[in-house]
Amino acid sequence: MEAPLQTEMVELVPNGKHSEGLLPAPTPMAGHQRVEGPRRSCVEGEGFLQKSPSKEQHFTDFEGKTSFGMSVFNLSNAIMGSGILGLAYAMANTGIILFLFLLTAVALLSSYSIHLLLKSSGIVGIRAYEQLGYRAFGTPGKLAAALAITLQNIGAMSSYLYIIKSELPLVIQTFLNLEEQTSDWYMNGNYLVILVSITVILPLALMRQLGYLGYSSGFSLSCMVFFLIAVIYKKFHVPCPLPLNFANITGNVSLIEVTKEEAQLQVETEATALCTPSYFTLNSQTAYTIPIMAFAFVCHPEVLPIYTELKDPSKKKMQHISNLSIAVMYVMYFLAALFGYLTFYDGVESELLHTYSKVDPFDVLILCVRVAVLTAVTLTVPIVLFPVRRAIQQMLFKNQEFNWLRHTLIAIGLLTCINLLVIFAPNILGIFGVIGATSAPCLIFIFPAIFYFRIMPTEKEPAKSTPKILALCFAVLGLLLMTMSLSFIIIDWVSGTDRHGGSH
Ligand SMILES: NC(=O)C[C@H](N)C(=O)O
Repeated sequence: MEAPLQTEMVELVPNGKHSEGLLPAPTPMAGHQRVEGPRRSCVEGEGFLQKSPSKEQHFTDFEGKTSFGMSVFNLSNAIMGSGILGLAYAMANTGIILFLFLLTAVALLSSYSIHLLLKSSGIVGIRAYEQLGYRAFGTPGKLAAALAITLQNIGAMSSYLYIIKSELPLVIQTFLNLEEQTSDWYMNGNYLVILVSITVILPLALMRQLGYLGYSSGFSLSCMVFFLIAVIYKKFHVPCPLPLNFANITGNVSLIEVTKEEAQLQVETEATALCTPSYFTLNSQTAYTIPIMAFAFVCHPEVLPIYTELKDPSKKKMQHISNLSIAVMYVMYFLAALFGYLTFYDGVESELLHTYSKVDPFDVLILCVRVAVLTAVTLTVPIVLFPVRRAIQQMLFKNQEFNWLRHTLIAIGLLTCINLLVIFAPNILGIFGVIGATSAPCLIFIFPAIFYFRIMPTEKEPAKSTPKILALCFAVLGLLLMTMSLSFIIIDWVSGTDRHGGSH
């Protein structure tokens, strides 16, 4: 078994399970640096673990500089992504009450899982998800965590770039007031994705620290707030049923031989039925709700990198940041889902923005909303890319000093792969439904729980102590959810009723 990263171990508390050979006596470090970020040696863990008597001892050559507010922006931006566009659809398949219940549960569980991650990292003095995996299960643990982070975040980034590919040409078409799409290059989604990747995403992705992205994250969030306001506004301005649906109803009724009054009554009853909210629904699509919500709340790969860069870090402060971000996103998610649902009811599609196109594809407000969502997801890509680069560095170049060339090449390599995926294999994005159903439960439920169980020393918390039993139940819950989502997706595929598509 390889030696753990000495650089990140300062106070090693054996967990009493597998420490032999894995946890050599801590030695003060020289030479080895963390793979990511500026030069930092053992001091990071020191400051992190102990209440240091002086600030100098807290962090010497690397001191987190990101403020509380900027960290909230970054974490909220990591949470918020394409997931929000699928929530109205989820509500249409659960009803308002069941949706609220599930959303609350996923938000609370998400926060609890961050608590487990922070507690585990506090024990070992490591603020890297992969290194927690390593400490808990050696190399397989580290690889499993790095793989889940890579798959989850590449899936998320592909879904963001896919939104750019499909929505940006429409935005340009509307701006140019063109009735139909032309064959010009600026109407071609593929070229536009490459252009946005090079001009906006790459420069931001090259930032050495996440903290620098605080401003772009703040801007991205304000775009999403605008999206939310527009969704609420539209609820009161889009007729229900939509003229198209209304024509269908009247068409159906006129086929049947009835008197004029009866026909009128029937049309009205059907229209009312189409436009009445449901509070509790169960159907074949309900099974997708948890994976959609789990995907929407994933931010776990970003939590520890954000913690690393936090000014005057403490577990409590980071938990506050996480709780605040989750709470704000919870409210935004609920409102977006509720008003999106109350606008189209059962007619809402798995991607909310598409549904608005049915009303009027050239509506100015919807055009602005598109631009806002495009901006928001574009600015989220660099945040989500950060942990993937870190995972790759941890897997392939561990113990090596920061190197600009490597840093840049990994970012370019990742962006190129995602661009190629989105351009040449958009259908493959359906595969990310499966990945989302596997990696999201792993990152939120299973890994934090089992890592915690292994890392927390038995002298501190025996295996039968309440926190450990809770953690185990949490892992079992994650396993159940994973099995459930996977089996429903497979059943859907086999029976050919996959309405969900996309990657959220
Ligand atoms: N960061 C992620 O993995 C996904 C994000 N929570 C989203 O909703 O798009």
